Amino acid sequence: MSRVDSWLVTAGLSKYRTAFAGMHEQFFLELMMQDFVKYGVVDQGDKHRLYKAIKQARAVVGPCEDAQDSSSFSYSNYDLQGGSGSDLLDLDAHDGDLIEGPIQPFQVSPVGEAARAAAGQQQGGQQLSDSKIRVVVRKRPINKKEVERGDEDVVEMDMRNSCVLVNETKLKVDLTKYAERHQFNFDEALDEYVTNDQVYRVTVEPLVHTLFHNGKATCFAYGQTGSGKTHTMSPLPIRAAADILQYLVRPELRDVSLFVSCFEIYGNKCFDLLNMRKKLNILEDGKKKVCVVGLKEHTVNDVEVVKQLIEEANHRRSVGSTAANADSSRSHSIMQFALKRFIAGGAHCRLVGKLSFIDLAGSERGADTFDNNRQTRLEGAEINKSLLALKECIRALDSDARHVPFRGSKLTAVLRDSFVGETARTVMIANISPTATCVEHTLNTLRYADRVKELRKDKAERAPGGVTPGDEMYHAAAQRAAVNLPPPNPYGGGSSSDLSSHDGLVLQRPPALQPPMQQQAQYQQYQQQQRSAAAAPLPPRSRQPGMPGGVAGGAEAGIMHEWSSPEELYDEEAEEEELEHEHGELMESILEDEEEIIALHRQQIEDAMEIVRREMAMLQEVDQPGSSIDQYVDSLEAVLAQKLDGIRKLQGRLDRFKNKLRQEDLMSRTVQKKQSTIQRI
Ligand SMILES: Nc1ncnc2c1ncn2[C@@H]1O[C@H](COP(=O)(O)OP(=O)(O)OP(=O)(O)O)[C@@H](O)[C@H]1O
Repeated sequence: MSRVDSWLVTAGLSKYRTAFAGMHEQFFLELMMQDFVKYGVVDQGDKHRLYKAIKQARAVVGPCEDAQDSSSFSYSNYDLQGGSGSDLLDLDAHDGDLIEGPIQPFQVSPVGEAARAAAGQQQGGQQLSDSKIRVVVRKRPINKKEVERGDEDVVEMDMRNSCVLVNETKLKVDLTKYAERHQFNFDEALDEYVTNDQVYRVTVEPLVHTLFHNGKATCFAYGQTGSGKTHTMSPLPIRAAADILQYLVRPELRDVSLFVSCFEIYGNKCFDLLNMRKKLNILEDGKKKVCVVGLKEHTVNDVEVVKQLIEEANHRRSVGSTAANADSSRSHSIMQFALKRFIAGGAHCRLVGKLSFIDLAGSERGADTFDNNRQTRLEGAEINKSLLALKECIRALDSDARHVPFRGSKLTAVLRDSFVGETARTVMIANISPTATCVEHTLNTLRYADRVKELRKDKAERAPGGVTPGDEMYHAAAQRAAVNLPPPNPYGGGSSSDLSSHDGLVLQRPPALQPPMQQQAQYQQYQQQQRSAAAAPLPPRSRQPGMPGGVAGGAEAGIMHEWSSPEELYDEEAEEEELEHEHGELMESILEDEEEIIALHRQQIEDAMEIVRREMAMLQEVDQPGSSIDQYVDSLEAVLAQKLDGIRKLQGRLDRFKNKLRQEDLMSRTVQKKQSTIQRI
């Protein structure tokens, strides 16, 4: 009996001995899960048994003799589990920190410190308690086009107090304009003059330290399309790699190497951005850990290589976008740094630290759920689902909740490994655009970021830059002040078009910051206005400028509105809300069914292949002299019945799915109609 035979027998997989007959044991040991089907192993239980058998056999046999470079690490490295997940790469199995000293808590940034120093406020590198999450907001500069079309900069970043102020233009009942001011507090508010280097220092630099403490860290950029996510994220891995490689020069770390991988999640599919967009499978192993199967990892010894890999990944992302008739903002891109220590004389390696950089899909895409095109609607629903799941997971983690809903989406499922554990740290960068046109998306981004930090352990403890939790201005929901005039430029420099242009972007830091804004006075003014407004008749439902029936469009075009009663409006809105809710649930079940039906189809093909193999054997048998024709007839009948059964099952599932799609089509059109009726009211 060959060794392959005996491994199969021990694993209770004797029935596959013929399929693997004659296979060289080294080849057997290098098999990947996706190869199993080629050998007729289609049953999920058998797949797991085989996977385990190969793993155990590897432990006994050791590595391949020619394992030298990263590509030939195959089985000790990534083939079966990719960068995420299996127990071969189990961080929790690691025996200790790579460097000495306690894990560094997040620090108040040098950027914020400088601003506070300029304002004569207290300094001192205070720590942000033991929170595992840090929320940083970055505003991108207004660009030349926006300035040319007269779009206003409505976002003020108060770096000293780590707060963001958004001036939303609204209309009063008498159609005069006023600016509603929204204020949000975060760990850092970075204005348009902050460089990528400074962003690195307040976000990823502390995470690099975490990495060397058996840690897992994640940095992700959230925001609307064009708000600067890629601009912010692209340089971060380069800087991080430079720092990591400097650590790795230490003699005690000479058996540790840095591996880089990058993949994209588009809808519910996954593609390797550093391996010709090879489609990757996301599977659960026997321990219910999610694995990105077949993800290629690259060993990195030089920062230049990281630069090239980032370029390649960005290029692959955009190439894929064209092919799929989508754009980069419809996918999530995930770059992972894995620190691995070589053990057993360099024969195997074990994951000892992981740092993930995530450039999320444009947040506004999640709202494309009532689009005319079904594909866009489904993508929108998937993006919406993943962004909500991400927020829920982060909040659950930081509040040490027992249940973290990782299974809520593909994105969170593959990130599970990076988020769990005492040493996990996360930085969220919320990117925002400066202009009035984008104000709605900007507010959505800030609200999302606010929710992420809301349940954080240290929320009640922190008092950034003199704003204390007791202050009326502390919580965003309570922080609205209204003024009649357009807001003053916080830098006192007149309108934004006064600023000079550089490379299409208006970038020139004003000489000095103005004194703190008169928030309290504005808030009192706002309260006064609210009191007067309460006595006034009900205002029309506010619309985006330019929308049909919109206040701005309607008023400017001189259109008279026919006012509906508040009850009528309320009924319409309640009905619309109900429908949207139902539609959301239906979308959810369509997304689940889609995966199920594809899996069923795949299974059906695998079964069909198995049947063909059996039929071939039957034909061979029946051709033998003295074969039993009765046995042949019985077998053929059984085979045909199995084929029919498989087809019927798939057809039935397909019919139910088509019904749901039709229902969804109808429902999204009804919601669209309802929305336009409400707009007309
Ligand atoms: N802080 C900044 N300084 C200078 N330019 C910036 C900054 N942020 C963004 N930009 C520029 O704004 C444009 C849009 O940025 P970017 O492509 O990073 O947006 P995005 O959020 O990644 O968009 P998408 O989701 O569509 O991929 C780019 O030309 C980028 O160079």
